[in-house]
Amino acid sequence: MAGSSTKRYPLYAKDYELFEEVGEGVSATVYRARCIALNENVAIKIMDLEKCRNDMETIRKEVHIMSLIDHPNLLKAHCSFIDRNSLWIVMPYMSGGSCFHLMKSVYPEGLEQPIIATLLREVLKALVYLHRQGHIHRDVKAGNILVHSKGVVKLGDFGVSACMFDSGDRMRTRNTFVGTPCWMAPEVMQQVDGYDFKYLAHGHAPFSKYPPMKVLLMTLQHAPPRLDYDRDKKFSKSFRELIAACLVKDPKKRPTSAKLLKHPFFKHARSTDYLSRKILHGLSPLGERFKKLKETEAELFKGINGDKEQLSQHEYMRGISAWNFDLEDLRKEASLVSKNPDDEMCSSETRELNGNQDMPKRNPMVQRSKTMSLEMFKVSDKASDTMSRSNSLTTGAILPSFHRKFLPAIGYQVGILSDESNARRPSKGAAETLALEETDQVEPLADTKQTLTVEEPDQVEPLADTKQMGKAETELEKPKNGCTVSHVNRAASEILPLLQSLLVQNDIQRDKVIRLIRFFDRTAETENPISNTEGVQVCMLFFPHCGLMWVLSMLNLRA
Ligand SMILES: Nc1ncnc2c1ncn2[C@@H]1O[C@H](COP(=O)(O)OP(=O)(O)OP(=O)(O)O)[C@@H](O)[C@H]1O
Repeated sequence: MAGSSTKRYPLYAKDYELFEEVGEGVSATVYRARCIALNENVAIKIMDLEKCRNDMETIRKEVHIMSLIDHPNLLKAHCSFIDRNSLWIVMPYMSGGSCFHLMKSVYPEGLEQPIIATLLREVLKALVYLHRQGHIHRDVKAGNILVHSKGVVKLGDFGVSACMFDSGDRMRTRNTFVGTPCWMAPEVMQQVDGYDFKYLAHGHAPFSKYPPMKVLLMTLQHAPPRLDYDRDKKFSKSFRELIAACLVKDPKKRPTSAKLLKHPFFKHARSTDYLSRKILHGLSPLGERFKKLKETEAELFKGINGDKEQLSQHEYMRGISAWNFDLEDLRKEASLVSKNPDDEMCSSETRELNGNQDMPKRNPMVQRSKTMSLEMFKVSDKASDTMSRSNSLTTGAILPSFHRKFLPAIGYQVGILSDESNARRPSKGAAETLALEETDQVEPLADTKQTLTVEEPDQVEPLADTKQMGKAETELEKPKNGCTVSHVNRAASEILPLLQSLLVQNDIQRDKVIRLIRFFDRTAETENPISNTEGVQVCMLFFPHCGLMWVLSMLNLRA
């Protein structure tokens, strides 16, 4: 990548002196550093490419965007290069740190209105520019809003941004479920499942106390939050109005970034000097603040050790973007029931699932089904209605198959686990309907439940009495290649929710799930491929949603 200005930044690690750590994300660590040749303070984001969860294309895109953008409120990379297994991205050093860190370490009670207005005006300017260039950021949050000691505000982290005008393969990116769940707009979450603003947290992201999947599922059922608590009285009418406008659920009714900039609330905004005087003056160096924060966090979370749910919550509370799920992968996962798995691969993959030595002894996937609150997976009829309606509004024909297949699979599992009588009475539910609909398309899949149970006898919650289920399903069964619809449905109703919970616990199990998904994926053709028009439609939804992200960040700021 070429240098970002007339200055030429060297492209070798030896030309930089690395100092203390000043930030940490999911995929990278950020250091204060000095460019020796230019005698200039810089920040260097170092990504270990071997450990990095993002694929090369995502990383390449981040670097590419960081090199192309040219706006005072966007964090442009000076240069980037590979050093052994790591990617180094050299960028301006934002000595104030991120707003997230500022709030966590110095302003736990939140920031004053003129400061919020000033910060957000700067972020909006960046978004307006990005949108005009055809980009959508998709992860606007306090952790990605960086402040320089002089009060300059820059939006950073383009790891999950997308281009609004991509086509072909890259179009998929726009349908990728990326970002940080707490800051996501409903329509972004709806691509996968539900979303709900029950209440807004103050001083942390909405729902940050919940496990990520809960955040996703606590969706759609409630009216958008407002600033109408007693404690919010200190905020002006214009601020409340702005919040209300940004939190409208229908993205089409939400103002664009450009329109928001004209909102009367921004009369409260001041100069960036003001920011520097009011919030940065007298602060200890960023590295010190960061170190302290890390120590506090370590203290807070020292008991959680291997618990995946708590770990992911930990990531969550640290405000990092822990999830990068691919909608397309999930859709394919959901459509496995209806496709034609290859017998051989099927059994080998099932063997892998059950017998692979890599499989952790205490399989969290299995444990999870036992310990997870059922409420987490409950999606009320009303909610799923709303979801379907919203989906047809927002994503057109992209999602029906997902909802038809995936949500019912979850519902089926809930029924089985939550109600003993239900477990023995196969409901006239979605799984059956599905079986009826897709009888002639289904190919065999091994009885994974049985083998899972064998592997984890003391941990596995029996998912259902399959004999009973089988009885009622007999009429639906149409043997084909030695297997039946009910086999597949049973396997699917067990595997899909488990896969989903695995995904939620991310990281460690993620690779395994992806392997499974790929296997099923390989055996299935894609249904309803995303058309250009739909892609653009989805993409356009992200445009106003940046406004929402922005307001959520703002709520976090003031909390
Ligand atoms: N140029 C910079 N100057 C000072 N601090 C920075 C700079 N860039 C990033 N940071 C700090 O490092 C943190 C992590 O950086 P970044 O968000 O780019 O990493 P990431 O792995 O993409 O994280 P995530 O995916 O969680 O957003 C930021 O939240 C911020 O606090």
